[in-house]
Amino acid sequence: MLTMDNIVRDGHPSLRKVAEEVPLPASDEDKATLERMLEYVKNSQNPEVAEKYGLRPGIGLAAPQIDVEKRMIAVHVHDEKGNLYSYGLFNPRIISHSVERAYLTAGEGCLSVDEPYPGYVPRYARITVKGVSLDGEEVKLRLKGLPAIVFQHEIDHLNGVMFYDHINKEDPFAEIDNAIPVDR
Ligand SMILES: CC(C)(C)[C@H](NC(=O)Nc1cc(F)cc(F)c1)C(=O)N(CC(=O)NO)CC1CCCC1
Ligand SMILES: [Zn+2]
Repeated sequence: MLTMDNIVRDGHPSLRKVAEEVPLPASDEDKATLERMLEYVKNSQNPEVAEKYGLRPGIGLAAPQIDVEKRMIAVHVHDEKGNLYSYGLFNPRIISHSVERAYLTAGEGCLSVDEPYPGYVPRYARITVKGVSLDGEEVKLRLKGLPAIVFQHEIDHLNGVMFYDHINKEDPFAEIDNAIPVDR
């Protein structure tokens, strides 16, 4: 199983590279990697397991964070209505998005970043994501709220983009125009 020891930290070159498309149908190795990523995110949200293995509770993980430069992400997050979004996706891509933006009022962090970078991270408020699931099915997701933010954060990792790249350097908490605040 994956632990925090497998997660590379800020400064590691993998986090600044553009990850490669995964050849489909996925190889057994790529499937095993994506399954381990999804298992990490689930395990990390289980208090007993997280405590036992020192896992930082995560709601998403991208393959470059475990030093695998391939376009794979795992997300396990509930939206504000309590609906669960649990996906391992190969080659996820945003095929459309709202003009309106959104941001987490608490700001963002990252499993690969140990120090805080305070500030609002502007994201699209609504996105449509396409990708291929672990069982080889084409998946099309229409997302808003926290799930939309997580998918954008993870897809950024596939393009070597870190959340703090988006923060206003002059005024980290400057109001973002045409944006809705998303509370934790
Ligand atoms: C880095 C960490 C703080 C652990 C972050 N968790 C998180 O934001 N939890 C959370 C947020 C809420 F809004 C409501 C709630 F119930 C729990 C996280 O897992 N990630 C995943 C990551 O680093 N992926 O690469 C960072 C998040 C920042 C915005 C989306 C993902
Ligand atoms: Zn991250």
